[in-house]
Amino acid sequence: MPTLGAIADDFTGATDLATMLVARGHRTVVAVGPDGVDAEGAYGPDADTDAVVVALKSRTAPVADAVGASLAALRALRAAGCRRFYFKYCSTFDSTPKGNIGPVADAFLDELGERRTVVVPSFPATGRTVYRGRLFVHDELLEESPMRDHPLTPMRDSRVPRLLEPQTSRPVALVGLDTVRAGADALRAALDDPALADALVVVDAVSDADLRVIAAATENFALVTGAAGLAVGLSGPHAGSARAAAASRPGDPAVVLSGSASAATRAQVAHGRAHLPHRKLDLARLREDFTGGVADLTAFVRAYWREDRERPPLLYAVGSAEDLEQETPAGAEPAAELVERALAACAVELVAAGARRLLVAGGETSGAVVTALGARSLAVGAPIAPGVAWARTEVTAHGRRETVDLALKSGNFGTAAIFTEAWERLA
Ligand SMILES: Nc1ncnc2c1ncn2[C@@H]1O[C@H](COP(=O)(O)OP(=O)(O)O)[C@@H](O)[C@H]1O
Ligand SMILES: O=C(O)[C@@H](O)C(=O)COP(=O)(O)O
Repeated sequence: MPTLGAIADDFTGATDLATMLVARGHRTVVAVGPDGVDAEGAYGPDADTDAVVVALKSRTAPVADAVGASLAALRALRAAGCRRFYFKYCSTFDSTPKGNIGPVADAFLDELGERRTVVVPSFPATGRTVYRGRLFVHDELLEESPMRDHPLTPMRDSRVPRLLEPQTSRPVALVGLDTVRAGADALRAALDDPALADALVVVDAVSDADLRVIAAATENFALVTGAAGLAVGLSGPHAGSARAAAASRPGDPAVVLSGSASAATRAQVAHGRAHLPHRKLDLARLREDFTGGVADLTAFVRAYWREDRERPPLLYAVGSAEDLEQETPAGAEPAAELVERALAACAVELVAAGARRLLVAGGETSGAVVTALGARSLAVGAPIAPGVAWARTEVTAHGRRETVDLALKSGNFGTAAIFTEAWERLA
């Protein structure tokens, strides 16, 4: 029976946290939405699941929708037996001044009858650290990083308490690195200060050792919040044996679907273009004849599979920053929706045609693909990179159930060679 329940505000964020939990010895399932929790009635006392992470698409949803979906997920996790909870948001604290991180944290505390929790976006393995409340992305302050120009959640301030204050009715406090470095007892005492009794407490952390101290000091908290980094301090009962087995075999048809526009993914697409058969999505063609445009793309992939199973074809939306459509032509479907719909349709057609290994790049894109494939849950397996892992997944394509291996890659994660190297981890 699972005891740890997590709620993630996007799909790649859910597999990011699940990857970390598996590495720490939790057999982990990602549930697609609240309805995916225990969808098969499989979490009985003998079930081989230690942790469940619910994947939501709530990061940029209206506040009331995000709170509603998050509470539904929390209730489903409680009903499935979970007793401790982890609210996972982005390591770059992606949110607008209206939310949704503060409102969801507040709602969870109220629902659980708890008074305070910690706020820990730090994830040193991917270069995210928090010092004196300022969030860094590698060597840059958040506000000077590429996140400054994110289309949906432009991050123009690096001070986590100041980002959080407009999102919550609770006091926001900061506990600095000196206290964390003084150890778990000192941090526990600081968190027990009556002045912080009802607060959302941002805690500095610049290393995994700091995160382990925070995890130890909060082991009795019913709720913690943060990016995936904090899970480095949460040990599960199955160290070394928590990974789900792969569903596919080497040589099974494979494909990369990239809808992400982020800088890291553009470097991965450039590497993929040098080493893999590739096709860029033609937005004009898709707008003119969506079905025909998708058929062109899938025919390209299938023709390639007939010749060569070594190198998975790459279908991608953005090769360079100039590819991003700035203005939607009058009366046309916006590019973002069109790309998500097209890659999701390609995924369905390609699974029906035999694809058993799919690597998807981009959070929104991953949400669209997983939803179109009708997946209810993902059993997390071999890691690929910090925050990215393979997951065995039952999907439906044209009415037929198939089991595939799926990797959902956050736009910002992974090395330049991830599209060519990820497959070795599945073997
Ligand atoms: N050429 C394009 N013009 C405009 N938007 C695009 C284009 N290509 C992709 N997109 C959209 O950009 C968004 C990228 O977001 P996402 O998939 O979450 O990736 P990331 O993880 O990098 O943020 C998606 O909604 C995708 O459909
Ligand atoms: O915490 C993180 O950085 C990631 O897990 C994450 O949430 C990334 O979001 P996308 O870049 O939108 O995939």
